[in-house]
Amino acid sequence: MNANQNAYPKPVEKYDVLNFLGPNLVTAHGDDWRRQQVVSRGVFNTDGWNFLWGETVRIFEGMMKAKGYNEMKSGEEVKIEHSVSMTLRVALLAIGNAGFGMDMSWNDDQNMPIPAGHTMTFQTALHCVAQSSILRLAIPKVCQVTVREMVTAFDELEKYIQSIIKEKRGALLGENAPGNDEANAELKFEINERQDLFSKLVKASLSGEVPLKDEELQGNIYIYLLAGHETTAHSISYSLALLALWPEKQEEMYRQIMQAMPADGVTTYADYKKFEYVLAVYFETLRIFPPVQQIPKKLSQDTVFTFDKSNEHNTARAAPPATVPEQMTLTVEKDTVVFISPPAVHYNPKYYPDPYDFRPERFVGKFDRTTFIPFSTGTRVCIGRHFSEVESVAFLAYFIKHFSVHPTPAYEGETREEMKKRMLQGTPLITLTPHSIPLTFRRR
Ligand code: HEM
Repeated sequence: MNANQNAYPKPVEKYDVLNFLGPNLVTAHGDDWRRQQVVSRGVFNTDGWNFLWGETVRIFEGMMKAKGYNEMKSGEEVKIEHSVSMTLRVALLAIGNAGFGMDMSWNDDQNMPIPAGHTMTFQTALHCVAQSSILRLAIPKVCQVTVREMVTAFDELEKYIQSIIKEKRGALLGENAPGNDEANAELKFEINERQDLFSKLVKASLSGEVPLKDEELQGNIYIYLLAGHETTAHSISYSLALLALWPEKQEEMYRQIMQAMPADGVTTYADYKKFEYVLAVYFETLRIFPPVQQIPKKLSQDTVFTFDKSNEHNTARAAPPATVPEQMTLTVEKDTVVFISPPAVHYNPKYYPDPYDFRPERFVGKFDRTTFIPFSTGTRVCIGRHFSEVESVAFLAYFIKHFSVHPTPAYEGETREEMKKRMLQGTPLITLTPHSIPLTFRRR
């Protein structure tokens, strides 16, 4: 599949439901997709990574000033019931600030003033929409907001997005602040300098060559929230769970973080590559828990699949039948929808020996990228891949620098094997969702 992308197009009709705030990169195909892709590629760039890194560190620092964390002395502990409650907040703030260009911090709460013309703050709307998008996609009982709140949140977010587009575009075109050229120039400068995805999307769409329609701007900024928020939050949570269950890997990670971290603890995206082991931990997490478990593709022609006998000894399965032929073939008709299965590749011992073991070292130095596919592969590969990597590496590096992470036993005497079984459970909803990861953080 890596070699021949045209033979396996994306069945975009399966994603129609994601169009409700406007057409976007996930749902588009053909020339529409190419146009949106050109704009999007310009948006995900190094200036943005710098900004995202800084924002993620700022979010972590905000958390450290928050109740529960602010006065912790070395050796003191804080327990959380489910690490996702923390990591979802991190991911929401990261996409809110580095994605939407807001200025939200850990301590912002529901008491913030609601702007005129709205019935919810931007943060509440973003939070409800992020939480309830799955419900909106017709999978029941997974959000904690009422249906009325959810509908309001979607309307509100749409209103906010529309007014932000108007404001950013107005500033770029010099339409704001009529009669006040100085203020106008300042606003224009500020928007031009902003490195959040939304500002860059508006700017790129105004550049003329490949304009985006308003509804596409709206659809794309929403899709960043939906595609990038939960996937990353769940993955950071699984990373913390794995580090808690494999303390020797956590110690190695801590050692390497301290080596990479400048003495004053101040880092920028320029330091990203120094945190190679942190990225390796994140990649190994994505190998074990790929958030998207099945990636649909369509066959553009009748296709013969060949299965190699060397796949027979998957340790997850019962012993293979004694008479497996050297090669088996299967002919599948044109237009059939088939699925790329990241878990099937990631758990194949041919590519990853002892696939159930957590070994970040697999991703230190050179590794085979064709068998590492949490972000898919080919032309429709995830455009937000590096966004997720930068956010996760920055957060995990700072978190593990300040805390050691431990499993919270469910009962006295619970063994490591029992904890593994309990903590690493997940359900593949739209993305793989951890059941419950209770953790204890000890201040270093
Ligand atoms: C752990 C984090 C993430 C994982 C595992 C992930 C995984 C994926 C996968 C499997 C696809 C489908 C590709 C295909 O159809 O072949 C995809 C597409 C996409 N992702 Fe991600 N993603 C992540 C984070 C993000 C982030 C942070 C953003 C945006 C800020 C994002 C935006 C997108 C978009 C726009 C597409 C559609 C690309 C296209 O069809 O051209 N993703 N992602």
